[in-house]
Amino acid sequence: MATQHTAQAQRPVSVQRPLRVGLISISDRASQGVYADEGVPSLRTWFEKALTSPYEVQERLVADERDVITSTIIELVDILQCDLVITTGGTGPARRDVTPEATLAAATREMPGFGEQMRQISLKFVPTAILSRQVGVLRETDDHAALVLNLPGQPKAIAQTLEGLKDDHGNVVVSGIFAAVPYCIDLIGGPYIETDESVVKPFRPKKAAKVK
Ligand SMILES: Nc1ncnc2c1ncn2[C@@H]1O[C@H](COP(=O)(O)OP(=O)(O)OP(=O)(O)O)[C@@H](O)[C@H]1O
Ligand SMILES: Nc1nc2c(c(=O)[nH]1)N[C@H]1C(S)=C(S)[C@@H](COP(=O)(O)O)O[C@H]1N2
Repeated sequence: MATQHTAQAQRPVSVQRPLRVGLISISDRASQGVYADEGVPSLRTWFEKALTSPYEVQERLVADERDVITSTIIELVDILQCDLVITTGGTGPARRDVTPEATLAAATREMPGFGEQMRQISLKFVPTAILSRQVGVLRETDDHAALVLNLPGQPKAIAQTLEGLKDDHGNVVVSGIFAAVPYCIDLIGGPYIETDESVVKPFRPKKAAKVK
């Protein structure tokens, strides 16, 4: 039988289930109860605002301990089968900031564009943006893959880096990294993500977008 070469046929085949998201707040003081964690709540609020397709969330709060961070990422990806894991905190130059190293220890491949773009976005907000060593990676097992992204610890950096910056007329000044996340998840075999485009508009090549 002849293969049908339609635009639809070229779209990566998405699994039909909710996206599984892992949120990890990495903070010595929040994990010890010195202050209330704002990392996971800020991430959760952002996802509630941005995603219109179904998703499930796993949340963790851990100290800045390299082995604990690595094993938490591995648990979320290998056991709980998260498609996307986002960390917040521990990306700076202080001795106890070890999130990038811990993330690389769980990685199978690096996605350098995410760290580069986040620092570009953050430079629009703070001159200290370049102090963040944040990375983006893939963790791939035999039958599953996840995108893992580090965000800075300042709770307001979460919306800034995911969403980017718009001017007073709503025009995009700098694209948030989340614009590239849905297509990345398509390509690694996860579910098709849809968003509220007034928050962040995903970019997919035409052949990869679902016809609405
Ligand atoms: N989970 C959090 N909840 C609330 N505020 C946070 C959190 N993580 C970081 N912050 C704030 O952002 C700042 C920079 O974050 P960073 O990850 O460098 O934390 P830190 O100074 O190493 O301290 P800690 O690990 O104890 O949070 C912190 O000093 C704190 O004001
Ligand atoms: N968008 C954004 N990026 C930011 C910041 C911020 O406030 N907003 N803080 C910077 C600072 S001061 C530091 S030290 C680094 C690392 O922060 P972290 O250790 O909290 O991850 O992120 C940088 N990136």
